[in-house]
Amino acid sequence: MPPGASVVDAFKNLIRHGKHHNNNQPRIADISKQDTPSDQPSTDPSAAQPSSRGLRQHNPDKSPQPREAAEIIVEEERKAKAKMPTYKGLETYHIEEKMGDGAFSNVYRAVEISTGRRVAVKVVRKYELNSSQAGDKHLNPQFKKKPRVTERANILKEVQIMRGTSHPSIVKLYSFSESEEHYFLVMELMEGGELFHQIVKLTYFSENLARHVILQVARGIRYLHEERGVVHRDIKPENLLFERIEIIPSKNPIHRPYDEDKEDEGEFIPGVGGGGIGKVKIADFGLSKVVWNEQTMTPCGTVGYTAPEIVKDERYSKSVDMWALGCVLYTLLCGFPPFYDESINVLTEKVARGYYTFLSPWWDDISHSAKDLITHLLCVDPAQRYTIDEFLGHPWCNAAPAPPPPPTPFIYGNLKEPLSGGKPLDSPLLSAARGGRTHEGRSPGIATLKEAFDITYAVHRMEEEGARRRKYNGRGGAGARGFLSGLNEDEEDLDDESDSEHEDDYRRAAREVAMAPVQDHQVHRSVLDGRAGPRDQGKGRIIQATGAGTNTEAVKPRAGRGRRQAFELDLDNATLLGRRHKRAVGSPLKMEGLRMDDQPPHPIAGSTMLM
Ligand SMILES: Nc1ncnc2c1ncn2[C@@H]1O[C@H](COP(=O)(O)OP(=O)(O)OP(=O)(O)O)[C@@H](O)[C@H]1O
Repeated sequence: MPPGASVVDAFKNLIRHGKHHNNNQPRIADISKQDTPSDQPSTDPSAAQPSSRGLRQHNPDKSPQPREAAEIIVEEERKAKAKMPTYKGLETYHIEEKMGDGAFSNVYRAVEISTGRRVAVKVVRKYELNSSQAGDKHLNPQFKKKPRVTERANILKEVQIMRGTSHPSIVKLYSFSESEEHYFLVMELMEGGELFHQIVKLTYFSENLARHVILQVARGIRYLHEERGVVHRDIKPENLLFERIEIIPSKNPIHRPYDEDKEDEGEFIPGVGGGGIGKVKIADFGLSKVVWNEQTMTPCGTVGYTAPEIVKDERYSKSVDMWALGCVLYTLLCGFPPFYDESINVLTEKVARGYYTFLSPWWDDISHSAKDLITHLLCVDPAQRYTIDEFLGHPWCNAAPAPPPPPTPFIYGNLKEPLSGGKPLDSPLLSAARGGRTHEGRSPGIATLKEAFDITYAVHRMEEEGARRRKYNGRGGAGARGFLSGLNEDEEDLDDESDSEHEDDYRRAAREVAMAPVQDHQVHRSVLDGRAGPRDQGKGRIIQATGAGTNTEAVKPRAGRGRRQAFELDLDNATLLGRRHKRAVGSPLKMEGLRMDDQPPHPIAGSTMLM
């Protein structure tokens, strides 16, 4: 979490603490608003207690005055900026602010000193302390840092892919360089940051705004799939960045009675945007794969030969992005993800079976056309799933921006199916899913939701790619190694594993994510996103090798517990799915390397590749 963000979140938390959600939808926005920043534990005793909405009305004595709050923010930002690091090899840039971080990297907003150009710089650590040695560090003067070989391959692949792209919907890479300790990726700056945070801010997007966003993403995907032979494999709101535009207050703000919290997203201006969102671009190619060679126009790993199963494999690889596009569109339109569960096993099952629903009342006012499009994306069978061209040809994508329909009058008591106990949707489960404080005072937090996305996508990739391997093996076709394995470094680790072992390893890895001590948090992301091989995981090496990763958003273990539970939310074994089956008012749906030839052969300290 960027320092600025933690301050803002802390402020939001301060002014919103004690807010009780009488709307009860499991929204990402609610989750964030209730989230206590991990580095700034709440000291407010009322924070764990449900209370009435709006601190200003209900607890005016404790409400920070606007000037006070502004001063706090300014002071915190000043402190955060003063702490900006300097990196050997990056002297030509002035680092201003941390914008984000990943497993082994930090992303900063910076200014190129010679030109004044504002950029984003991703600084990736080359070495990690080997945690098995870390304990001996002071005793053993021979202590060595461990080079992260797999990560080097991944970074170089990411760089190669970004270098080869030029599209308005793809974040540009300006230059790549490295020092002894770090890799530096200097990129186009997307001032708005992650789309994720804008969903948090606006609760959900109008259809016009959702279309504006998703079409830009889709055009970027089309370019990657059809012109570059690249599958992104990690399309999610965190990896979609935007350029900020001014919000022009709406003449007729949308108001849905069950969404009192929805901030006015402002007028939508066709061709420009709305909700503060202008251009949207795809970032983070760390998990991307090349599925065909753009020069020879052949699938990678083959020369002038394209067997039917290879063509199919290419299509199926791409279909992973289409499924993710469906998840993003679903989330934009309603503010919560299609697949979520407190238990990682249940979440895995839901993703694998494609269990999701258009939950009422939040989907009631959304057009049938949008739902139809989503059902063609979130279908389990990749052969049935829309391709990017089918997506772009769908009527919803081509509808002219229209004024929003008037909201459906909504009274809780008038729900077609009464919700249990006279407390509609106000269950520990849904409260937890939306991030409201439960009776136990817990909140899953924004990190949990992000992790839910990560796990959902990882499970989906695992399911589909594993299934393809099995199919080819069975047919004596391209085999488990397929054409992908030769080009994408991270798959090579898996090659001599049987398919079932492979899947078991992933399932084990997924379970590990849920059960690991917090310091291993990043390890599991790397296991799940395929940056580390299941083989490593099986030998228990990954945890040792990468346990030093830090993430300020990592879910903290609760006091007195050595290991955390799945998302820290095992509430009476209740699941959203279970409740949806019983209660959903709407229509529940049961849906069913790049070659590194031109990479520098050895690390070249201080070298720069200009794009
Ligand atoms: N070009 C950019 N402009 C603005 N912010 C950026 C940019 N690139 C990255 N960020 C911020 O930094 C975060 C991490 O970047 P990125 O996803 O590329 O890193 P990563 O190490 O690969 O992360 P992960 O481990 O999550 O995949 C992004 O989610 C975003 O908040």
